[in-house]
Amino acid sequence: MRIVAVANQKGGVGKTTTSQALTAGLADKGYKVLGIDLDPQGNLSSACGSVNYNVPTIYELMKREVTAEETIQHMNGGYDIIPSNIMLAGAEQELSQTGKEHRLKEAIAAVSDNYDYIIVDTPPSLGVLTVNAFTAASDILIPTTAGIFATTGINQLNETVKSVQKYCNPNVKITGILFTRFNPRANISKQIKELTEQLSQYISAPIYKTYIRSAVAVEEAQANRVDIFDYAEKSTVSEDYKAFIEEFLKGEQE
Ligand SMILES: Nc1ncnc2c1ncn2[C@@H]1O[C@H](COP(=O)(O)OP(=O)(O)OP(=O)(O)O)[C@@H](O)[C@H]1O
Repeated sequence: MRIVAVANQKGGVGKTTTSQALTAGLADKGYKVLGIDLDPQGNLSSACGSVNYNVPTIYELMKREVTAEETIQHMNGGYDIIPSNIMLAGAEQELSQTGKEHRLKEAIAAVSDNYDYIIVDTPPSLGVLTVNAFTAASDILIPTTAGIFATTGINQLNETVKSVQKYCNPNVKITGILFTRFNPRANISKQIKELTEQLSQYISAPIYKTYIRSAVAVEEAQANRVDIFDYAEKSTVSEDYKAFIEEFLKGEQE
């Protein structure tokens, strides 16, 4: 069983899109998958379609008001989801007691053996929610776009990972960096080379060979509340995410 935290404190780099593709794509391959929306914005929950918001969410679970079973919802795509709640935005203040970093890990302990993969979508910050995801995780997957602003932040992200390894979870590791939202008309190999060089100044982590191209199908799929494979199986983005999942499963990243 692997618990994968999809993280980058920069917004809009494809965390939710990657979390959903990984959750749906691994389920399509027959794995038992749970997606956890740990982002108060709730984009993963809404992108998954038929989520019921009248039942307890990750917020009540993090506050120890309910059990994990009470928050899990079965989706049409053959995977499970624990949806988010905007109330989670107050978690930073509300989870102030000792051990607050371990809330998610404790909360899902009773159900984690029911799954092959648990995918955690995190908010665009390095606050208590992301630290909870890192504390529960076996793997951290970092999606990033091109551009110096995207790469400089990775240094800070790396420092947070090191701190979690030291104080909360010695076993967690950065499983890889995934380049997303590439303009398919640009010279991609040149961009990849530049991005890899920029990143190497800040972090020594594996980089996936597969990169995800940009395509309107992503926003259309999210607006239609279906995953990218169901919305446009033959699109470039579906192909890219399928190739990424193969690479992820083989653990062949460099
Ligand atoms: N490969 C892609 N091609 C085109 N659009 C994309 C792609 N990946 C993501 N997007 C779009 O970019 C926006 C941001 O993506 P996403 O929500 O996945 O990022 P995020 O890192 O989770 O954002 P946030 O930090 O706000 O949670 C969304 O509107 C999404 O539809």
